[in-house]
Amino acid sequence: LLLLKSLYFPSKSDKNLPPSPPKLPLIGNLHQLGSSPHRALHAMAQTYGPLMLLRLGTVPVLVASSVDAARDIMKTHDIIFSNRPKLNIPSILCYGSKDIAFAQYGEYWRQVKSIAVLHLLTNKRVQSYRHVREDEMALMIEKIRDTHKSEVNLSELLISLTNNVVCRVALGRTYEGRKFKSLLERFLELLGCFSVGSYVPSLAWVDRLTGLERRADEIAKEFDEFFESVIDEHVSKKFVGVESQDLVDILLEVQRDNSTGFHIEKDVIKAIILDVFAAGTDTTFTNLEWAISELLRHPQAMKKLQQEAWEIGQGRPMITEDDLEKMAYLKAVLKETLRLHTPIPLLVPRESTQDVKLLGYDIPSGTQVIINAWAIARDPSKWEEPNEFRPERFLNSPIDYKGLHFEFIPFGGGRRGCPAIQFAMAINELVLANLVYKFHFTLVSEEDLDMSESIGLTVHKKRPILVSATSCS
Ligand code: HEM
Repeated sequence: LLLLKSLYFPSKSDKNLPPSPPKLPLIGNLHQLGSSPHRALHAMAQTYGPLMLLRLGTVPVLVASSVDAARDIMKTHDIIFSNRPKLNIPSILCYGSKDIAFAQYGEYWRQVKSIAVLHLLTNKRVQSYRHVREDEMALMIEKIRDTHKSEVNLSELLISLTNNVVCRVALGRTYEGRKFKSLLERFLELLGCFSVGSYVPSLAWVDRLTGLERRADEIAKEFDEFFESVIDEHVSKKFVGVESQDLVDILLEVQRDNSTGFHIEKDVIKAIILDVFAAGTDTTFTNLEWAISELLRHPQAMKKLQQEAWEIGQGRPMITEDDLEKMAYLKAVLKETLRLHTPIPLLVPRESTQDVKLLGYDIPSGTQVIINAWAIARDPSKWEEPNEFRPERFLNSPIDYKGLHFEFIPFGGGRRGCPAIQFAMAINELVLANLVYKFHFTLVSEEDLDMSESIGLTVHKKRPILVSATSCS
């Protein structure tokens, strides 16, 4: 009866709420999300429109799927939508949400975000790690050469490169052992896991029963012990010159100087560094993996990019970061990839802190908000042939990913937008430019490249890219 009632007699409200698909008792619309929520929500938006009000378990969730809705949330009413919902697993994993990405909006978040923006991720700082990126790129080229045309697992090499760059920048050296790799993998997998307790508090015991909470506790403990030893090592180091400081050195310096007027406890340092790994490794590698996959499927685009690289490289051993500014097609390829394969398709959820009107609808305070950036980037009213891979659309176009063009928001926007766009794209541009400059890749299997997507917060390729590589003479 409850089922029939909720299907056919939805409760009336005097508020003008956005349209809602029928829901089931207890779980609401959870069952409709499937294994690919960005695609399922996109399909639902075709029926219910650019603003839908879902109920995931007991939580009201607003789903925005149009440019106007995204602009209203991230620009017009940015402050109202700058909170993050409290989610059980990120809270266990990230020191009770003391990191930047999951912290509640307020003074604490303002302080930690400004530490990241003013000390860790400035243009100057990103530039200072140029040698790390170039070193790791040279190493990757060597590894591919060493395979002597036999099968190369490009996905694995790209993961290893991004992890190494982030490790060296954040911690001062690489941790290539299986233990660290597995810890990071388990951490990222868990971060994208669905926790029943976050959406149906009365069923929180399910997360304990399935072992989800226990796994989160274990990983949090393992990371904590790891960071504890990394920080101890850094504290006992002799003087470090500004030019060779890693992110932990900088955070310890900010802590010592107390120049921000905000006391940074050790857990805060650990939580910020954890964010750099959580937000910075998977996302960055994902963009590269999809870019190469699309180029393998579009030989004309590959040829054009290689021509550009060869003209700029002029036979020198490597494309350097000074060359990248001139590589317009390279930038267009990466943008087009971010559009078609938005690494975090639903961005990071937000929460409203006041009643507000959005596109004429009433949105109550405390509503969780999902922005379907993936759907917006394929909106046929904004993009010509939206499902086609056509990097040319970004040549001579002002559209950029910095959060001002709401049809293209792979890094989000507004106050909660990603603070590390430059950090990520510095890696991706250098890596893609050099891969196509140095090698011809061909698929190992005759079949078309499998483009299926993985499940999780960051959506990467389900299967790795296997190619054979020959050096371009
Ligand atoms: C291609 C690579 C990347 C993509 C696509 C990406 C995407 C995003 C997105 C969608 C958000 C949420 C934005 C919003 O809510 O509006 C975000 C937030 C964040 N990203 Fe990135 N990111 C990338 C790389 C990085 C890297 C390399 C780092 C660190 C070094 C990083 C650190 C963060 C942090 C700390 C936040 C939280 C900001 C806040 O809540 O105030 N990201 N990122």
